[in-house]
Order: sequence, then structure tokens, then C-alpha cells
Amino acid sequence: MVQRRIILGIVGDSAAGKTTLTRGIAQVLGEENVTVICTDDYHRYNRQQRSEFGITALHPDCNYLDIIQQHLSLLRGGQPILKPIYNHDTGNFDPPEYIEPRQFVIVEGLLGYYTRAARDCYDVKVYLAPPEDLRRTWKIKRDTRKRGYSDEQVITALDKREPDSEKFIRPQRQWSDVVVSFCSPEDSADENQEHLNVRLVLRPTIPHPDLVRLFDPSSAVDPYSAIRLGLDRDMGKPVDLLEIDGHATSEQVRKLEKILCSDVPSLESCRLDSNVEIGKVTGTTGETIQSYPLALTQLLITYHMLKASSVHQKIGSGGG
Ligand SMILES: Nc1ncnc2c1ncn2[C@@H]1O[C@H](COP(=O)(O)OP(=O)(O)OP(=O)(O)O)[C@@H](O)[C@H]1O
Ligand SMILES: O=C(CO)[C@H](O)[C@H](O)COP(=O)(O)O
Repeated sequence: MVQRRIILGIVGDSAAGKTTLTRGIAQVLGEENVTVICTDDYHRYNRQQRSEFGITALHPDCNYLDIIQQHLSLLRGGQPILKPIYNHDTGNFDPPEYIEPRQFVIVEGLLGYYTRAARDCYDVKVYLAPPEDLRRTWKIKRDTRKRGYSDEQVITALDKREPDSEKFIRPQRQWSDVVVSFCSPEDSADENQEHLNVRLVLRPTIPHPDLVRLFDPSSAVDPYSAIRLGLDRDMGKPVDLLEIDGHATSEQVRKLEKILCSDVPSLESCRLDSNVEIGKVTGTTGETIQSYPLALTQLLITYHMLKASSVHQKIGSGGG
């Protein structure tokens, strides 16, 4: 019997940090166990056509959502796909690629949760939602450095895309199990990305680790702690909120790490001490930064992937 694959969705607007988050999770799970699919490859039109037709890459009609759906379903069942390739250097399509899914499949892109049938294919759904000003900064720096655009071209494109971001991209937040927002500390005007905080909205749609163990029950809740857990509402629904500051100490980070590892022992080998790649991000000027908030976000998502995998193995072997 072909073992079904575990599928992680990472959805968010352009330059919201999807590739950065994905890279670390793939490293933690072991690159040899992971297939990464970017749904930019399913654009219906090339760059020139989009410009002629006056349609943005964010519009559902500009993407083969039906084929994404079919491919997700095939990948989940362990079947191969012939995936198109969109080339960001040329703005055109390359010959398609034959892909056989490995144990874990990470699907990152703009419209991954747009259709119900696609949403039903994921084991874990993450939505990336940095504040818009931070995302615009990331997009301008990334597109000018890596995709050959000028500052003015990126700003014009961002403004032109805004109505589609609002209408088609941002509403997908509601379908996610975890919303990840990296953001500058409130008291910091600069964009020192080494110290970005993370705000994790944890919806009760999947079972999260018992994070209350992070805190000493005998002491009062410390609102100034660098790791905080609370209750909140997101898009009108009750959620848990885990906040991790960029200046969290290694002691606090290890405590959280220990909780994740105690539930999923196979995470032990992925701890920050032994895994130098986790939490790494290429800064906007090309420098490499290591971020505890990013590392812990990657560990938490990996935790959910491994949990989903162990549940399916149990079901597959007839266990409860
Ligand atoms: N957690 C983070 N901390 C600091 N900088 C980040 C973080 N995530 C992303 N960035 C910055 O934003 C840029 C864009 O990120 P990334 O390429 O991961 O976005 P993306 O969502 O995959 O974009 P696209 O969908 O357009 O390909 C990165 O090159 C990096 O400079
Ligand atoms: O929103 C995007 C996600 O990466 C890109 O802008 C879209 O894929 C089109 O790519 P390009 O600008 O290279 O033609």
C-alpha cells in the first residue's frame, strides 16, 4: 500500500516570507524527506501576457487552481505529477518537471487555500501575515536584488496589486491553523531584522502542544516576559496567541524547545544546538541572520508535521 504523504501549506502574499519559513522546515525534516512545490509555477499567463491583459498574478483567474487541486490530491496519495515551471528570471515557462512526492510535501504560494477542495488536502495550514509596511520593504529589496526590477517598478506593482491582495489573498487567513506574523518590536523604529518578534495565532483546528507548561504555575503572569501566551480573537474566532520576542534568552527558547521535543521525540535531533541551519534568514542586503523567533516557529510547524505523520502511521498499522 502506498503510504499517504503529509502536506503542509504555507500561504501568504508575495514576499511575506514563505520561502524563508519553508527552507528551515525542510532542513529540519531532512531535505531528502521533503518535496517543495511553489504554486507560482501554476500561473496561467506569462509576464508579458499578464501585462497585456491587465491581470495580476494574485487573481484566481491568472492561475490554474483546478490543476493545483488535482496535483495536491495526487501528491497526497503518493502519486507523481508533471509540474509546470514558471521562471522568475525570464518571466516565462520552462519545460515541466516530473515529481514523485517524498514523505513530506510543502506547498507554498499565493492562493493555496482559495478553493475548498485544495484546502481539504492539507494536514497543516500556515498563513504568513507580516505587517504590510514590512512586507513591502521585503518585496522591494528582494525583487530589486533577485528579480531584476527597479524600486519604482516594485512600488507601482505593489499598488496595482493591492485590490487583489485585499480581495483574494488576505481572506485566506481564516482557513489557516497557524497565522505567523513577524514584526518589529513596538518600541523600535528601525528595521533591525535580527530582532524581529513573532506573533503566532494558534487556532483550535489542530491540537497544539500544551504551552502552559512554559510558565511557572506558582508565579503571576509576567506581561514583560519575552515569551507570552494568551487568549485572543482572530477574524472573530477565539484563538491562542503565542508571542516570542527577538530578544528572548536562550534559556527561554530551550524551555519551549523541550516541551515540543517531549511530545515528539524525533524532534530531539532538530534542536537549535545541533541544527545550525534552523532560524536562518537572508537579510535584505544578502547577509545571513539567525533568529530565535523564526527557529521556534519552524520547530512548532515541524512538530505538527511529525505529529500528523505519526497519527497516520498508527492508523496505517491499525493502531488507535
Ligand atoms: N522571518 C524573517 N525575518 C527577516 N527577514 C525576512 C523573514 N522572512 C522573509 N524575510 C525577508 O523577506 C524577503 C522575502 O522573503 P521570501 O522570499 O521568503 O518571501 P516569499 O513569500 O517566498 O515571496 P514570493 O512568494 O514572492 O516568492 C527575504 O529575502 C528576506 O529578506
Ligand atoms: O507574486 C509573485 C509571487 O512570487 C510574483 O510576482 C509572481 O509569481 C510573478 O512573478 P514575476 O514578478 O517574477 O513575473
